[in-house]
Amino acid sequence: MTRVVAQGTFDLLHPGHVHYLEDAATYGDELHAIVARRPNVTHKPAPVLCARQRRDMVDALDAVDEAHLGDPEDVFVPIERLDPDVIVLGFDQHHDEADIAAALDAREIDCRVERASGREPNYEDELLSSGDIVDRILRERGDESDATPS
Ligand SMILES: Cc1cc2nc3c(=O)[nH]c(=O)nc-3n(C[C@H](O)[C@H](O)[C@H](O)COP(=O)(O)O)c2cc1C
Ligand SMILES: Nc1ncnc2c1ncn2[C@@H]1O[C@H](COP(=O)(O)OP(=O)(O)OP(=O)(O)O)[C@@H](O)[C@H]1O
Repeated sequence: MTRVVAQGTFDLLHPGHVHYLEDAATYGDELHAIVARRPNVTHKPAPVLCARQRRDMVDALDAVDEAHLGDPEDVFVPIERLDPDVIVLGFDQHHDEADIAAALDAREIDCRVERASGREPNYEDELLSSGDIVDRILRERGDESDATPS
């Protein structure tokens, strides 16, 4: 059995997330997804949904065998527990493959690091970004909070 790990914030699921997880699943027999905790999402606005809801939605996807809440402090704790054969990074994730490989070596975890493919929109207006979905909501519904119901 080849065990694969994917990870991300997975806020407001969209087809880009599904593509990433389906692609990651092709690297082995069993896919585990780790869902980032809010304090560790520092490179973009904090997620809208709580970690447990994000985990439950990822867990419901066919490609995923099991989704896990990430560790709030040490991101290698779930990796040590899961002991994967492959970590598949998202196509645009800021993590450096060599840095992760070095951290795995230091902990004596025998695991290779790969990078998933990206995916373009299949049709005009398909949103493949949680940030874009939030922007759309704010643009199209943002005024409604000002409207006082009569
Ligand atoms: C191998 C690996 C394991 C990770 N494990 C965790 C974790 O246990 N807890 C966590 O909060 N973040 C973890 N992260 C970090 C986040 O998933 C990631 O940095 C990020 O915030 C999600 O970025 P994205 O949604 O923009 O792809 C891990 C990252 C990597 C590369
Ligand atoms: N269009 C896409 N094609 C392939 N993978 C994607 C796509 N969009 C997101 N992903 C992958 O899904 C994983 C989790 O994505 P993340 O939670 O950062 O969502 P996001 O929508 O890219 O976020 P944001 O728009 O807020 O930056 C990342 O590894 C990312 O590479």
